[in-house]
Amino acid sequence: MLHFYTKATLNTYINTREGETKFGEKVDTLSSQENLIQQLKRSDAKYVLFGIPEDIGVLANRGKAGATTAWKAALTSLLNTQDNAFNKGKRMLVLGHLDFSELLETAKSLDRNAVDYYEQLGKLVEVIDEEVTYLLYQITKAKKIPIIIGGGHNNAYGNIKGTALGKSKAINVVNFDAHTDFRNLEGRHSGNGFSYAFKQGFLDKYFMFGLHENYTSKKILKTIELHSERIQFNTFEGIKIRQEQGFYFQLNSALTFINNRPFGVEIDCDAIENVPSSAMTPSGFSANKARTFASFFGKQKNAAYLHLCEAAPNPDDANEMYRIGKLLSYLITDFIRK
Ligand SMILES: N=CN[C@@H](CCC(=O)O)C(=O)O
Repeated sequence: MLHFYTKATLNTYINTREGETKFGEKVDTLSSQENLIQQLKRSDAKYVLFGIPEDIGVLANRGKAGATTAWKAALTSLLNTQDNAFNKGKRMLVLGHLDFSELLETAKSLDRNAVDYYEQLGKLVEVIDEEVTYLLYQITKAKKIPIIIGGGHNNAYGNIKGTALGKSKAINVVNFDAHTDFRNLEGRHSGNGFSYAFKQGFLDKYFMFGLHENYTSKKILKTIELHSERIQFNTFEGIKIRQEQGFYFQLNSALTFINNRPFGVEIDCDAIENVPSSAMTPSGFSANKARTFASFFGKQKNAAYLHLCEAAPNPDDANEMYRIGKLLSYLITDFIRK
């Protein structure tokens, strides 16, 4: 269910300062969620931001829980950035978050030793898929660009399907990620959002940027090879360790591959060094490289959405919440900056 935010909701997050205007003071909000598409159409904002605080897809992928916390961290930081000539809050509407608290409770209450534990989690992920798809559909139909803060990478599926339905055609995707998330169609989880979207015809071309060679199975590499006209990738090791490929050259190659139609921009925070996530890594792209990626693709006419996922800051660690919130907020503002 969509939990929409009013101006009053946002005000609880903003620390105002005399003589300054914060980004959050300028963003647009809705006054109700009736006729969402019509209301969104009436807004002057180009981007629509919302959160998906859930980690059921990560659990279903046998990962480490925690991705529910990124949304609050990101929102707090973003609303408190400066509104100025570089950053214009009025270009964004903050919608709210998809509330999956009941599903999260259900997931918690499942018996981990039951033979069908993962199957049951997969069914819960399908419920999330439906809601994410419908919201993406509505925002896309209103001709706005969604910015989604996850949550697990399972939500790529709903992003792709909803955008494709909203545009009445399959879309492409570029994914900044250590993993393909092209695992078997074995029940929904955070590791197969792209394979499901591909199989069902919502995803046309898929570019994976910066895969980690240690974490891509032989089987998946074979599948990618089979579909080489529609699926391509480069690796983190090729770019940053062996330095065979330049970062900027690779950004342009990825763009050339996907730019023939609207494309989604996915950033899995487990590709960024030392960001708390299910698959946290001590070796990965820097925060600044991720920012360059967000900025580069955000400027493209065909960019259809931005999804930042898998960050899992510890809610009891104020410094970590602050640091990750700030990182997500940089990525959002880089993406929307002209
Ligand atoms: N979205 C993440 N997908 C990774 C998860 C890795 C992990 O959690 O350890 C994958 O399935 O490979």
